[in-house]
Amino acid sequence: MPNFRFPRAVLFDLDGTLVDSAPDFIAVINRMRAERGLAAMALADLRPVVSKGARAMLGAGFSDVPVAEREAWVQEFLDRYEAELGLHGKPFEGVEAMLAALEANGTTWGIVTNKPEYLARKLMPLLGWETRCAVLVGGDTLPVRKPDPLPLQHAATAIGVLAGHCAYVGDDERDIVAARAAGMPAVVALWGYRLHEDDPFAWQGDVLVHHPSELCQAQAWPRMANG
Ligand SMILES: O=C(O)COP(=O)(O)O
Ligand SMILES: [Mg+2]
Repeated sequence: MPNFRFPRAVLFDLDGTLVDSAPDFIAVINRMRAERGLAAMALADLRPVVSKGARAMLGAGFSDVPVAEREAWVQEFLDRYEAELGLHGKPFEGVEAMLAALEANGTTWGIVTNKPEYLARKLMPLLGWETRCAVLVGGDTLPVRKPDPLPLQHAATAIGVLAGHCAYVGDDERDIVAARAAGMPAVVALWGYRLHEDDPFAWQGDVLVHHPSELCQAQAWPRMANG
């Protein structure tokens, strides 16, 4: 009878894994579209690229605008998102119960996102997570971001856990690439955002989960290195 245990620590991606932030982002894109005389875009058309960051979202929202011109809109997009932060987007259904299960089992948890750190930090008190999240690494905390493994390794070091004792949960291929390169067991969050052509079964994650509630069970987590 295998002895299932919760990991000692878990790091999470933010957008598309813990938080359904697409409703905040569609509000921003559609305000920018309206100001430029364009009709509203459907949430379903933005959702697949939300985990790919601001530039990808601007690309989806303004595909006819040259990349160089869109680049000048990145800060405006982030400023407007900051104003919209958490107004529409919420944790995915089941996330709060999953975090509570981790905490009840003594698992430390934190966040490694590619979102700028100041925006991710601002979201924490809005979600009531500011004292519960043990470490937060953003896309600009270090000189490199996911899929580079360094942000994940940096977060594990900050909470005093070896990479092999820490799982990483993410919804995008670069999350799984980063976890594998960091030596962390990788969990694919299938409830998140991805392109229609993406095949998460080909990402070589250790475990694929359809709903956060599955992660309330110790046996759903990858088998961890001893420790
Ligand atoms: O804002 C981004 O670049 C995506 O954020 P994520 O890494 O939390 O999915
Ligand atoms: Mg994501």
